[in-house]
Amino acid sequence: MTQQTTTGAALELVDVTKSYPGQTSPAVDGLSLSVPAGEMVMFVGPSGCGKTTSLKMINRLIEPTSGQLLLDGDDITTKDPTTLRRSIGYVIQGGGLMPHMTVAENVGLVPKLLNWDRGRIVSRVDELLDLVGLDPRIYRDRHPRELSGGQQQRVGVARGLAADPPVILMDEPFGAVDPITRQRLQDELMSIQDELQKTIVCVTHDIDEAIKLGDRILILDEGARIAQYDTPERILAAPSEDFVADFIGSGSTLKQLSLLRVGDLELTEPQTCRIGEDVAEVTARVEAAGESSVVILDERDRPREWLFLRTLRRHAVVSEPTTELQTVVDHRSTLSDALDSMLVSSHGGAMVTERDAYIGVISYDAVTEHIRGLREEAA
Ligand SMILES: Nc1ncnc2c1ncn2[C@@H]1O[C@H](COP(=O)(O)OP(=O)(O)OP(=O)(O)O)[C@@H](O)[C@H]1O
Repeated sequence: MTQQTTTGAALELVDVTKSYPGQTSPAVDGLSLSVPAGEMVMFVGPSGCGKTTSLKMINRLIEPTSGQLLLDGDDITTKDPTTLRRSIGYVIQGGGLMPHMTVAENVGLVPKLLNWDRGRIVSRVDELLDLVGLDPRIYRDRHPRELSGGQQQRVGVARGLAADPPVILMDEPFGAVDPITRQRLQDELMSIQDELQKTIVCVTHDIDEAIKLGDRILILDEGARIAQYDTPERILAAPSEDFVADFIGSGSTLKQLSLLRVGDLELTEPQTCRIGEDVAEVTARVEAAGESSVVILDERDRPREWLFLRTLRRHAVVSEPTTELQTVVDHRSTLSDALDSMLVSSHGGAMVTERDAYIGVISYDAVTEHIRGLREEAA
Protein backbone atom coordinates (compact mmCIF):
# COMPACT_ATOMS: atom_id res chain seq x y z
CA MET A 1 0.00 0.00 0.00
CA THR A 2 1.26 3.45 -0.77
CA GLN A 3 0.80 5.97 1.93
CA GLN A 4 -0.95 9.16 0.88
CA THR A 5 0.58 11.76 3.15
CA THR A 6 1.57 14.99 1.51
CA THR A 7 4.99 16.01 2.73
CA GLY A 8 5.25 18.86 0.23
CA ALA A 9 4.56 22.52 0.87
CA ALA A 10 2.49 24.98 -1.15
CA LEU A 11 4.66 27.24 -3.27
CA GLU A 12 3.65 30.61 -4.57
CA LEU A 13 5.43 32.97 -6.94
CA VAL A 14 4.08 36.50 -6.84
CA ASP A 15 4.98 38.82 -9.71
CA VAL A 16 8.53 37.50 -9.88
CA THR A 17 10.85 39.27 -12.31
CA LYS A 18 14.44 38.72 -13.35
CA SER A 19 16.31 41.21 -15.48
CA TYR A 20 19.85 40.21 -16.35
CA PRO A 21 22.31 43.05 -16.76
CA GLY A 22 22.49 44.21 -20.35
CA GLN A 23 19.17 42.56 -21.39
CA THR A 24 16.66 44.79 -23.11
CA SER A 25 13.67 42.88 -21.71
CA PRO A 26 13.46 40.76 -18.54
CA ALA A 27 14.17 37.01 -18.83
CA VAL A 28 11.23 36.49 -16.47
CA ASP A 29 8.66 39.24 -16.52
CA GLY A 30 6.20 39.27 -13.63
CA LEU A 31 5.56 35.53 -13.22
CA SER A 32 2.80 34.66 -10.76
CA LEU A 33 2.02 31.03 -10.06
CA SER A 34 0.58 28.79 -7.34
CA VAL A 35 1.82 25.24 -6.95
CA PRO A 36 -0.39 23.26 -4.57
CA ALA A 37 1.36 21.19 -1.89
CA GLY A 38 2.25 17.69 -3.05
CA GLU A 39 1.90 18.34 -6.76
CA MET A 40 4.40 17.93 -9.54
CA VAL A 41 4.48 20.86 -11.95
CA MET A 42 6.36 20.67 -15.22
CA PHE A 43 7.79 23.83 -16.80
CA VAL A 44 7.96 23.64 -20.59
CA GLY A 45 8.46 26.17 -23.34
CA PRO A 46 10.79 27.13 -26.17
CA SER A 47 14.50 27.58 -25.57
CA GLY A 48 15.33 30.84 -23.81
CA CYS A 49 11.79 31.47 -22.54
CA GLY A 50 12.99 31.61 -18.93
CA LYS A 51 12.27 28.13 -17.53
CA THR A 52 15.62 27.63 -15.82
CA THR A 53 15.76 31.21 -14.57
CA SER A 54 12.29 30.78 -13.03
CA LEU A 55 13.28 27.48 -11.42
CA LYS A 56 16.53 28.77 -9.98
CA MET A 57 14.85 31.78 -8.46
CA ILE A 58 12.83 29.40 -6.27
CA ASN A 59 15.94 28.35 -4.33
CA ARG A 60 17.66 31.68 -5.03
CA LEU A 61 20.49 30.23 -7.06
CA ILE A 62 19.38 33.23 -9.10
CA GLU A 63 18.23 36.27 -7.14
CA PRO A 64 14.95 37.71 -8.37
CA THR A 65 15.09 41.38 -9.37
CA SER A 66 11.66 41.83 -7.79
CA GLY A 67 8.66 39.86 -6.60
CA GLN A 68 7.95 37.45 -3.79
CA LEU A 69 8.25 33.71 -3.21
CA LEU A 70 6.12 32.08 -0.56
CA LEU A 71 6.53 28.61 0.91
CA ASP A 72 3.42 27.58 2.83
CA GLY A 73 2.70 31.30 3.10
CA ASP A 74 6.18 32.22 4.43
CA ASP A 75 8.15 34.75 2.45
CA ILE A 76 11.37 33.01 1.45
CA THR A 77 12.73 35.95 -0.55
CA THR A 78 14.13 37.40 2.63
CA LYS A 79 15.59 34.16 4.03
CA ASP A 80 19.29 33.39 4.08
CA PRO A 81 19.86 31.76 0.66
CA THR A 82 22.21 29.08 2.01
CA THR A 83 19.70 27.95 4.64
CA LEU A 84 16.98 28.05 2.01
CA ARG A 85 18.92 25.87 -0.41
CA ARG A 86 19.34 23.22 2.26
CA SER A 87 15.58 23.05 2.68
CA ILE A 88 14.84 22.73 -1.02
CA GLY A 89 15.98 19.62 -2.88
CA TYR A 90 17.72 20.16 -6.19
CA VAL A 91 18.22 17.56 -8.89
CA ILE A 92 20.04 18.33 -12.10
CA GLN A 93 20.84 16.57 -15.34
CA GLY A 94 23.37 13.78 -14.93
CA GLY A 95 22.99 13.89 -11.15
CA GLY A 96 25.64 16.56 -10.65
CA LEU A 97 27.54 14.30 -8.27
CA MET A 98 30.86 15.18 -6.65
CA PRO A 99 33.32 12.88 -8.45
CA HIS A 100 35.72 12.48 -5.53
CA MET A 101 32.98 11.51 -3.08
CA THR A 102 31.39 8.09 -2.69
CA VAL A 103 27.72 7.55 -3.42
CA ALA A 104 26.98 7.61 0.33
CA GLU A 105 28.89 10.85 0.82
CA ASN A 106 27.08 12.43 -2.11
CA VAL A 107 23.64 11.43 -0.82
CA GLY A 108 24.53 12.45 2.74
CA LEU A 109 25.84 15.85 1.72
CA VAL A 110 22.95 18.02 2.86
CA PRO A 111 22.17 16.02 6.05
CA LYS A 112 25.86 16.47 6.96
CA LEU A 113 25.65 20.23 6.38
CA LEU A 114 22.57 20.17 8.59
CA ASN A 115 24.66 18.47 11.31
CA TRP A 116 22.68 15.24 11.49
CA ASP A 117 24.47 12.65 13.59
CA ARG A 118 26.44 9.99 11.77
CA GLY A 119 24.13 7.07 12.52
CA ARG A 120 21.12 8.95 11.25
CA ILE A 121 22.93 9.89 8.04
CA VAL A 122 24.04 6.30 7.42
CA SER A 123 20.56 4.88 7.81
CA ARG A 124 19.00 7.69 5.76
CA VAL A 125 21.48 7.10 2.91
CA ASP A 126 20.67 3.37 2.82
CA GLU A 127 16.95 4.03 2.96
CA LEU A 128 17.20 6.44 0.02
CA LEU A 129 19.39 4.19 -2.09
CA ASP A 130 16.78 1.48 -1.61
CA LEU A 131 14.05 3.91 -2.57
CA VAL A 132 15.75 4.77 -5.87
CA GLY A 133 16.41 1.11 -6.64
CA LEU A 134 20.13 0.85 -5.81
CA ASP A 135 21.21 -1.86 -3.38
CA PRO A 136 23.12 0.09 -0.68
CA ARG A 137 25.47 -2.83 -0.01
CA ILE A 138 26.65 -2.73 -3.60
CA TYR A 139 26.59 0.98 -4.33
CA ARG A 140 27.17 3.01 -1.19
CA ASP A 141 30.96 2.96 -1.37
CA ARG A 142 31.29 3.35 -5.11
CA HIS A 143 32.38 6.53 -6.81
CA PRO A 144 30.25 8.21 -9.49
CA ARG A 145 32.61 7.10 -12.28
CA GLU A 146 31.82 3.48 -11.34
CA LEU A 147 28.12 4.00 -12.09
CA SER A 148 26.10 4.06 -15.30
CA GLY A 149 24.43 7.31 -16.34
CA GLY A 150 21.07 6.08 -15.08
CA GLN A 151 22.55 5.03 -11.73
CA GLN A 152 24.23 8.42 -11.33
CA GLN A 153 20.90 10.05 -12.01
CA ARG A 154 19.24 7.85 -9.36
CA VAL A 155 21.89 8.93 -6.85
CA GLY A 156 21.14 12.54 -7.84
CA VAL A 157 17.45 11.98 -7.05
CA ALA A 158 18.34 10.33 -3.72
CA ARG A 159 20.53 13.31 -2.87
CA GLY A 160 17.70 15.72 -3.68
CA LEU A 161 15.43 13.83 -1.29
CA ALA A 162 18.02 13.30 1.45
CA ALA A 163 16.99 15.90 4.00
CA ASP A 164 13.30 15.25 3.32
CA PRO A 165 12.70 18.72 1.87
CA PRO A 166 9.11 19.83 1.21
CA VAL A 167 10.03 21.17 -2.23
CA ILE A 168 12.24 19.62 -4.87
CA LEU A 169 13.44 21.39 -7.98
CA MET A 170 14.50 19.37 -10.98
CA ASP A 171 16.24 20.75 -14.04
CA GLU A 172 16.03 18.39 -17.01
CA PRO A 173 16.63 15.50 -14.59
CA PHE A 174 16.50 12.73 -17.19
CA GLY A 175 17.92 14.62 -20.14
CA ALA A 176 21.25 12.79 -20.16
CA VAL A 177 20.13 9.16 -20.29
CA ASP A 178 18.98 6.86 -23.09
CA PRO A 179 15.23 6.56 -23.79
CA ILE A 180 14.72 3.21 -22.04
CA THR A 181 16.56 4.29 -18.89
CA ARG A 182 14.69 7.57 -19.01
CA GLN A 183 11.36 5.77 -19.09
CA ARG A 184 12.38 3.61 -16.15
CA LEU A 185 13.57 6.62 -14.13
CA GLN A 186 10.34 8.46 -14.87
CA ASP A 187 8.34 5.45 -13.65
CA GLU A 188 10.43 5.27 -10.51
CA LEU A 189 10.00 8.96 -9.86
CA MET A 190 6.25 8.57 -10.22
CA SER A 191 6.10 5.77 -7.70
CA ILE A 192 8.35 7.66 -5.27
CA GLN A 193 6.09 10.68 -5.68
CA ASP A 194 2.98 8.53 -5.08
CA GLU A 195 4.48 7.66 -1.75
CA LEU A 196 6.09 10.94 -0.68
CA GLN A 197 3.87 13.56 -2.32
CA LYS A 198 6.51 16.26 -2.43
CA THR A 199 5.98 19.55 -4.18
CA ILE A 200 8.09 19.14 -7.28
CA VAL A 201 8.89 21.73 -9.92
CA CYS A 202 10.57 20.21 -12.93
CA VAL A 203 11.94 21.84 -16.06
CA THR A 204 11.87 19.70 -19.18
CA HIS A 205 12.13 20.28 -22.90
CA ASP A 206 10.14 17.10 -23.52
CA ILE A 207 6.40 17.66 -23.75
CA ASP A 208 5.75 13.92 -23.51
CA GLU A 209 7.67 13.78 -20.24
CA ALA A 210 5.63 16.75 -19.01
CA ILE A 211 2.36 15.01 -19.91
CA LYS A 212 3.47 11.79 -18.27
CA LEU A 213 4.83 13.17 -15.02
CA GLY A 214 2.98 16.41 -14.41
CA ASP A 215 -0.07 16.94 -12.24
CA ARG A 216 0.04 20.29 -14.00
CA ILE A 217 2.00 21.71 -16.86
CA LEU A 218 3.13 25.32 -17.13
CA ILE A 219 3.64 26.29 -20.75
CA LEU A 220 5.78 29.40 -20.99
CA ASP A 221 6.48 31.77 -23.84
CA GLU A 222 9.19 34.43 -24.13
CA GLY A 223 9.85 36.30 -20.87
CA ALA A 224 8.17 33.47 -18.95
CA ARG A 225 4.75 34.66 -20.03
CA ILE A 226 2.23 31.99 -19.01
CA ALA A 227 0.61 30.63 -22.14
CA GLN A 228 -1.30 27.95 -20.20
CA TYR A 229 -1.13 26.43 -16.74
CA ASP A 230 -3.36 23.44 -16.38
CA THR A 231 -3.61 19.68 -16.05
CA PRO A 232 -2.20 17.64 -18.95
CA GLU A 233 -5.70 16.39 -19.73
CA ARG A 234 -7.09 19.88 -20.16
CA ILE A 235 -4.07 21.16 -22.06
CA LEU A 236 -4.41 18.30 -24.55
CA ALA A 237 -8.17 18.64 -24.84
CA ALA A 238 -8.32 22.43 -24.96
CA PRO A 239 -5.10 24.30 -25.74
CA SER A 240 -5.70 27.91 -24.71
CA GLU A 241 -4.07 29.46 -27.78
CA ASP A 242 -2.35 28.58 -31.06
CA PHE A 243 1.05 28.86 -29.39
CA VAL A 244 0.10 26.03 -27.02
CA ALA A 245 -1.41 23.88 -29.78
CA ASP A 246 1.78 24.32 -31.83
CA PHE A 247 3.91 23.54 -28.83
CA ILE A 248 2.07 20.31 -28.04
CA GLY A 249 2.37 19.41 -31.67
CA SER A 250 0.27 16.96 -33.61
CA GLY A 251 -0.95 13.61 -32.43
CA SER A 252 -2.67 14.68 -29.25
CA THR A 253 -4.65 11.41 -29.23
CA LEU A 254 -1.39 9.53 -29.10
CA LYS A 255 -0.11 11.88 -26.43
CA GLN A 256 -3.10 10.95 -24.30
CA LEU A 257 -1.56 7.51 -24.08
CA SER A 258 0.99 9.10 -21.76
CA LEU A 259 -1.84 9.82 -19.36
CA LEU A 260 -3.16 6.29 -19.17
CA ARG A 261 -1.59 3.45 -17.24
CA VAL A 262 -1.32 -0.14 -18.34
CA GLY A 263 -3.41 -1.09 -15.31
CA ASP A 264 -6.27 1.07 -16.64
CA LEU A 265 -6.87 -1.43 -19.43
CA GLU A 266 -8.13 -4.96 -19.11
CA LEU A 267 -5.28 -7.44 -19.06
CA THR A 268 -5.46 -10.91 -20.55
CA GLU A 269 -4.15 -13.96 -18.79
CA PRO A 270 -2.50 -16.52 -21.02
CA GLN A 271 -1.43 -19.83 -19.48
CA THR A 272 1.64 -19.79 -17.26
CA CYS A 273 4.20 -22.40 -16.29
CA ARG A 274 7.24 -22.75 -14.03
CA ILE A 275 10.87 -23.43 -14.74
CA GLY A 276 11.46 -27.17 -14.29
CA GLU A 277 7.94 -28.24 -15.32
CA ASP A 278 7.46 -31.05 -17.81
CA VAL A 279 7.04 -29.55 -21.29
CA ALA A 280 4.56 -32.22 -22.46
CA GLU A 281 2.27 -31.45 -19.54
CA VAL A 282 2.54 -27.72 -20.09
CA THR A 283 1.86 -28.11 -23.81
CA ALA A 284 -1.24 -30.19 -23.14
CA ARG A 285 -2.55 -27.60 -20.71
CA VAL A 286 -1.91 -24.67 -23.06
CA GLU A 287 -3.44 -26.42 -26.05
CA ALA A 288 -6.48 -27.42 -24.02
CA ALA A 289 -6.98 -23.71 -23.32
CA GLY A 290 -6.83 -23.08 -27.07
CA GLU A 291 -3.64 -21.05 -26.83
CA SER A 292 -0.28 -21.21 -28.57
CA SER A 293 2.04 -19.49 -26.13
CA VAL A 294 2.88 -19.60 -22.44
CA VAL A 295 4.42 -17.25 -19.88
CA ILE A 296 7.26 -18.72 -17.82
CA LEU A 297 7.39 -17.63 -14.19
CA ASP A 298 10.21 -18.07 -11.71
CA GLU A 299 9.92 -19.11 -8.07
CA ARG A 300 9.11 -15.53 -7.05
CA ASP A 301 6.32 -15.19 -9.62
CA ARG A 302 8.40 -12.92 -11.82
CA PRO A 303 7.80 -13.35 -15.57
CA ARG A 304 10.93 -14.66 -17.25
CA GLU A 305 9.92 -15.36 -20.82
CA TRP A 306 6.90 -15.50 -23.08
CA LEU A 307 7.30 -18.42 -25.45
CA PHE A 308 5.46 -19.96 -28.34
CA LEU A 309 4.83 -23.67 -27.78
CA ARG A 310 6.89 -24.50 -30.87
CA THR A 311 9.92 -23.00 -29.11
CA LEU A 312 9.09 -24.53 -25.74
CA ARG A 313 8.95 -28.01 -27.33
CA ARG A 314 12.67 -27.91 -28.09
CA HIS A 315 13.28 -29.11 -24.54
CA ALA A 316 11.77 -31.80 -22.33
CA VAL A 317 11.49 -29.59 -19.28
CA VAL A 318 10.92 -25.86 -19.06
CA SER A 319 14.41 -24.44 -18.82
CA GLU A 320 15.92 -21.25 -17.49
CA PRO A 321 15.45 -18.62 -20.21
CA THR A 322 18.64 -17.39 -21.81
CA THR A 323 17.44 -14.31 -23.62
CA GLU A 324 17.34 -10.95 -21.98
CA LEU A 325 13.83 -9.96 -21.08
CA GLN A 326 12.50 -7.12 -23.18
CA THR A 327 8.77 -7.09 -22.98
CA VAL A 328 7.84 -6.55 -19.36
CA VAL A 329 6.04 -3.41 -18.23
CA ASP A 330 4.93 -2.35 -14.80
CA HIS A 331 1.16 -1.96 -14.37
CA ARG A 332 1.80 1.72 -13.67
CA SER A 333 3.68 2.31 -16.92
CA THR A 334 1.97 4.60 -19.36
CA LEU A 335 0.32 3.09 -22.42
CA SER A 336 2.72 5.09 -24.52
CA ASP A 337 5.75 3.45 -22.88
CA ALA A 338 4.04 0.06 -23.05
CA LEU A 339 3.58 0.49 -26.80
CA ASP A 340 7.31 1.07 -27.11
CA SER A 341 8.00 -2.22 -25.34
CA MET A 342 5.46 -4.08 -27.43
CA LEU A 343 7.18 -3.04 -30.63
CA VAL A 344 10.02 -5.42 -29.80
CA SER A 345 7.70 -8.29 -28.86
CA SER A 346 6.77 -11.06 -31.25
CA HIS A 347 3.56 -11.67 -29.31
CA GLY A 348 1.93 -8.33 -30.02
CA GLY A 349 1.87 -7.56 -26.35
CA ALA A 350 3.85 -7.18 -23.16
CA MET A 351 3.91 -9.02 -19.85
CA VAL A 352 2.68 -6.89 -16.98
CA THR A 353 3.98 -6.89 -13.42
CA GLU A 354 2.96 -5.38 -10.13
CA ARG A 355 5.87 -5.09 -7.70
CA ASP A 356 7.81 -7.36 -10.05
CA ALA A 357 5.20 -10.15 -9.86
CA TYR A 358 3.38 -11.20 -13.02
CA ILE A 359 -0.27 -10.16 -13.27
CA GLY A 360 -1.14 -10.71 -16.95
CA VAL A 361 -0.37 -9.42 -20.40
CA ILE A 362 -1.44 -6.31 -22.26
CA SER A 363 -2.06 -6.71 -25.95
CA TYR A 364 -1.32 -4.32 -28.76
CA ASP A 365 -4.93 -4.82 -29.89
CA ALA A 366 -6.25 -3.63 -26.53
CA VAL A 367 -4.22 -0.45 -26.87
CA THR A 368 -5.25 0.25 -30.46
CA GLU A 369 -8.86 -0.44 -29.51
CA HIS A 370 -8.47 2.14 -26.78
CA ILE A 371 -6.97 4.67 -29.21
CA ARG A 372 -9.97 4.14 -31.49
CA GLY A 373 -12.24 4.91 -28.53
CA LEU A 374 -10.33 8.10 -27.75
CA ARG A 375 -10.54 9.21 -31.38
CA GLU A 376 -14.30 8.61 -31.46
CA GLU A 377 -14.68 10.56 -28.24
CA ALA A 378 -12.66 13.46 -29.64
CA ALA A 379 -14.71 13.45 -32.83
N1 LIG B 1 23.42 34.76 -16.59
C1 LIG B 1 22.75 35.32 -17.60
N2 LIG B 1 23.07 36.54 -18.07
C2 LIG B 1 22.37 37.12 -19.06
N3 LIG B 1 21.34 36.55 -19.68
C3 LIG B 1 20.97 35.33 -19.27
C4 LIG B 1 21.66 34.64 -18.21
N4 LIG B 1 21.06 33.44 -18.01
C5 LIG B 1 20.06 33.38 -18.91
N5 LIG B 1 20.00 34.50 -19.67
C6 LIG B 1 19.02 34.80 -20.73
O1 LIG B 1 17.72 34.78 -20.15
C7 LIG B 1 16.78 34.16 -21.01
C8 LIG B 1 16.13 32.98 -20.29
O2 LIG B 1 17.11 31.99 -20.07
P1 LIG B 1 16.76 30.58 -19.37
O3 LIG B 1 18.03 29.85 -19.24
O4 LIG B 1 15.98 30.84 -18.16
O5 LIG B 1 15.83 29.94 -20.48
P2 LIG B 1 15.31 28.43 -20.63
O6 LIG B 1 13.87 28.55 -20.97
O7 LIG B 1 15.66 27.64 -19.45
O8 LIG B 1 16.13 27.98 -21.90
P3 LIG B 1 16.65 26.51 -22.36
O9 LIG B 1 15.42 25.70 -22.63
O10 LIG B 1 17.39 26.81 -23.63
O11 LIG B 1 17.51 26.00 -21.27
C9 LIG B 1 17.55 33.79 -22.28
O12 LIG B 1 17.36 34.80 -23.22
C10 LIG B 1 18.98 33.74 -21.81
O13 LIG B 1 19.86 34.07 -22.87
